[in-house]
Amino acid sequence: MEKWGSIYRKGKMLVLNGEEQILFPSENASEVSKSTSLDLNPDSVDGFPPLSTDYTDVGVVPEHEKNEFEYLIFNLERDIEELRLKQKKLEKKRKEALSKILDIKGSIRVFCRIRPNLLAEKRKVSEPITVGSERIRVKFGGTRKDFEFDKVFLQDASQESVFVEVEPILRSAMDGHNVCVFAYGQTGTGKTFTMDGTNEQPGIIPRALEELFRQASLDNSSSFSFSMSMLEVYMGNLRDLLAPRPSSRPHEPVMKCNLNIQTDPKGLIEIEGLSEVQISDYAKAKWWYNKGRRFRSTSWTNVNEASSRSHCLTRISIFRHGDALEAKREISKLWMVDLGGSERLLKTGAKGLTLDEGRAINLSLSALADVIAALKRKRCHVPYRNSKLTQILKDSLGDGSKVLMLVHISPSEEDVCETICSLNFAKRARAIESNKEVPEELKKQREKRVMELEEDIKQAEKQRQNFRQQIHNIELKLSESKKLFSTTYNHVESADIAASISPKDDDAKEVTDTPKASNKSIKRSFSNSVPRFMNSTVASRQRHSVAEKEIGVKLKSFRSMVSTNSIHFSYSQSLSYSDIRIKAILRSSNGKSRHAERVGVTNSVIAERPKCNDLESKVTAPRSSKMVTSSDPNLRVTLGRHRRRMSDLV
Ligand SMILES: Nc1ncnc2c1ncn2[C@@H]1O[C@H](COP(=O)(O)OP(=O)(O)OP(=O)(O)O)[C@@H](O)[C@H]1O
Repeated sequence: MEKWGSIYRKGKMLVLNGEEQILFPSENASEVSKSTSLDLNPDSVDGFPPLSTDYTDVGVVPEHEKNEFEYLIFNLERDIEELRLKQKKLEKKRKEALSKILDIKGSIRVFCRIRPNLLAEKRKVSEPITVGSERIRVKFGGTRKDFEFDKVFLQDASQESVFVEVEPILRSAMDGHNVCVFAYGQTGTGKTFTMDGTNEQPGIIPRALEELFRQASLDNSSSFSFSMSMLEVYMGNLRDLLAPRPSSRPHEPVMKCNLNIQTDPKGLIEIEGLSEVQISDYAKAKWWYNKGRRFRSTSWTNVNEASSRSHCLTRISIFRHGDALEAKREISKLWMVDLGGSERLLKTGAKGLTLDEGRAINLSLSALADVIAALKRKRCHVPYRNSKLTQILKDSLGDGSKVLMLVHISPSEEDVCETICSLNFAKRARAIESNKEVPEELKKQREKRVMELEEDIKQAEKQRQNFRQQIHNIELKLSESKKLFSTTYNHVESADIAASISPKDDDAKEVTDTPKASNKSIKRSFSNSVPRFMNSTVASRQRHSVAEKEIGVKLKSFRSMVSTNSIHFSYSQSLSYSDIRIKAILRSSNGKSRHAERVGVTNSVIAERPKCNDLESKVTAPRSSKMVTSSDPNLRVTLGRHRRRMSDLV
């Protein structure tokens, strides 16, 4: 079977033009899907049916005019579409699995992080806290109190290990859920360290920004864009941390406190006048984030040298653009909040303004605790309006949202009262009494289910990756085919015309003198009424047979090159078309020249030509009569000249 201009299936490979191969989309899919409880097998009925193109049956694509190419291009485009649909199904399954995990784990999750001992604390031996992986026991005044968490990070926990636990909730934000990540705790327990971190040990926010862009780059079923806003809630007012500053005082904070919190008819919250910057990549995001951070309100207290005196909120708006079929724009919000430190005002030594700041922080923290508790108990009334903080977060704390609270505590004996306060806050948010434990059996079942779902997610992602690669391969093939299509038609036809009218190359002209004008004029020009001097002479016939011999030799070597696969017959290595005469004789070979048939030419030159087999007729590029009237102005000019010449002769 000749392969040029053909497409057929060989095992799981798609063979194009004899040598090009595309991985068939079901490749590896069954291996991937076997172990998963999600039905991911692309050949299954419930999962994904095989591609609709049955290349086995196609065999050699019917050869008529451009259809070979058009058929191929059509099939490639359709296959890309099908793979995209399959990707979407997988994406949906992945989302569902993640959502189930978050449901099992709870839409409000609470972690606890214990700060390492500071230098001054290292001398003191007595520590009131004993820790398990999900449990903390605090000894206080002869009593013991136990608290349970979704996860406890010990003093030596790295920033990375904390972020690993935060990552799934970011994924959830990319999937369209509104998400809040809070750092809560007593002043000086490491909230800012966890959220911001340092240059050497970046915290959740810089890592999250990086991760969002990473995940967006991996997802080719939809495209993402992000914007960022930063504000702080200071003494009950909102301050825009990214507000443009006058060039004369670029480092001074701008007090833009007149920001209004608006609720639209759909219940979505918008903050009027808040700066929102587009962030196109991680570097830009980091730049804006550092800029906003600089303008936070901090001051010295007895407890912390640079104590945050406000709640600092970083909002990333995530815009998800579907493909052309599903062009809607989904928006979700990711809030990352470094809460002001809860504090015993006496202990911090706060006076005047600092005292007021501390009071304001405590009030709004208490309002936040009330809201979370009401949500947890599914109360009809949720007291969002009690503070600016909860008003802003209203649409990101309710139904469908995910909340992650990282409660920070100090390991020190001196802070034990604050530690218990913070842990009580966490308990309230988590709404699980430590003494009313979940039965061990149920716990195990949940863990097992979570593990299964995590495996499903992993498999779905693996398979999506596989599809992504296949789409990429087919897209390359498609673009090659399109180029080949356009190169072939433009090149062949223009070369054809050029060859046929070239006054210098008599031999070539004689062979390829297939008129491009209308049938009428052609018939006239080749009728018996042509002047005698147009008939071939003995000399011209001799010249012609020499030329044919030459072309025959070239054709033979061309055939052998094709059959030995030494030619990569792609648009970039189109050897055959580089020789106009070879192309021409192939085209008009076997006495089946379509032009000849079409125009009814009884040209003796054509009749004398050596016969070519099917291969040659396939190698012949598909043509279109349209090409004669090329849109290329140069061609039109030469064609016009050619017509004039012919008419002159008649
Ligand atoms: N896990 C940690 N590892 C190393 N150092 C830490 C850690 N947590 C906190 N610190 C250090 O403890 C000090 C206080 O931390 P940080 O400023 O983050 O506390 P905070 O809770 O944000 O305080 P405030 O509420 O007053 O702003 C900082 O010097 C910080 O570097």
